[in-house]
Amino acid sequence: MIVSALHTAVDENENLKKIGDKLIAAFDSIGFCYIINHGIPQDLIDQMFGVSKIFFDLPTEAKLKCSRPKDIADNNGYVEMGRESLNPERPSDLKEIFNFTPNYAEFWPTKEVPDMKDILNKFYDECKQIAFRILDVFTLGLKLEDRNFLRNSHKNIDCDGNFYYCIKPGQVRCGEHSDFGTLTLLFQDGIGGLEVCNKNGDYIPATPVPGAICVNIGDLMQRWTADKLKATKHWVLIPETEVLKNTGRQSIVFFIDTDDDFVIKCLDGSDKYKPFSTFDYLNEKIAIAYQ
Ligand SMILES: O=C(O)CCC(=O)C(=O)O
Ligand SMILES: [Fe+2]
Repeated sequence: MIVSALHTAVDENENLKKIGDKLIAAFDSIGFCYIINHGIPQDLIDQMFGVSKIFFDLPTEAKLKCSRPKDIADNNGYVEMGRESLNPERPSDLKEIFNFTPNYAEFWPTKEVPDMKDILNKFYDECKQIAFRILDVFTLGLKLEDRNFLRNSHKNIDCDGNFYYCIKPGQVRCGEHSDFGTLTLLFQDGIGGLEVCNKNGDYIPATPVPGAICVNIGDLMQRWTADKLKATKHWVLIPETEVLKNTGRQSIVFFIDTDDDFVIKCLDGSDKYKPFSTFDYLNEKIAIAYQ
């Protein structure tokens, strides 16, 4: 489903409500949708893909200088091929990643890619705005009384940029998983390979839509909404055609989570899931992916 996110109606509230209903309809069925008119300049998205490619094309030693620390709770920096496995039952994912959160990421390739930090920070700010707008329409779609409840639980919104550039065929690029947080914003290039599990258990391609952000629900939001919204499983396969198979794929993924100390309790007042802390949940999932 394609949803237009920017306001076009005179009555902003009425318009937000309509968008909210559409988003909730998408997220309580397949758990994924595409958002257009999101307001992030295409030029900035192109610059993100540009610096990402320059970084991943650097020699390995240069990238390793920016490595993610061993501490599981510190999710910033470069992750080399073979270090993460989103489905731990498979061999490791065929991808490299650069994770970052502004003010936390310490290692930047300042000499090799001088404008990377600046572009990532600008992009982060844009993503944060659209993420808050989505949370606002969720508030209406979920009929929550406190209009600021979702915003206030994401005070230090923590979006990790996740970059892939894979060139070796053989394994899957990213094993079957559902995302861990509340919302994910995904920007993918034209190569394709992302597939989403439907209700019958079949994986169907989420074909890239130029200029659109692919948005999906993560585990925290599924538990928070007592399973109303779905954190759908997905994976990234290597395309079958000979040319695309040997072409690297880039994507940029922003994972939006509630604040570390925020306790997730079912919004409908049920006890479908016992209250749990965001920090504990995320660390447990990350530890499994990096074991
Ligand atoms: O690269 C993609 O298309 C999806 C990546 C993904 O699912 C993830 O990093 O959680
Ligand atoms: Fe994912």
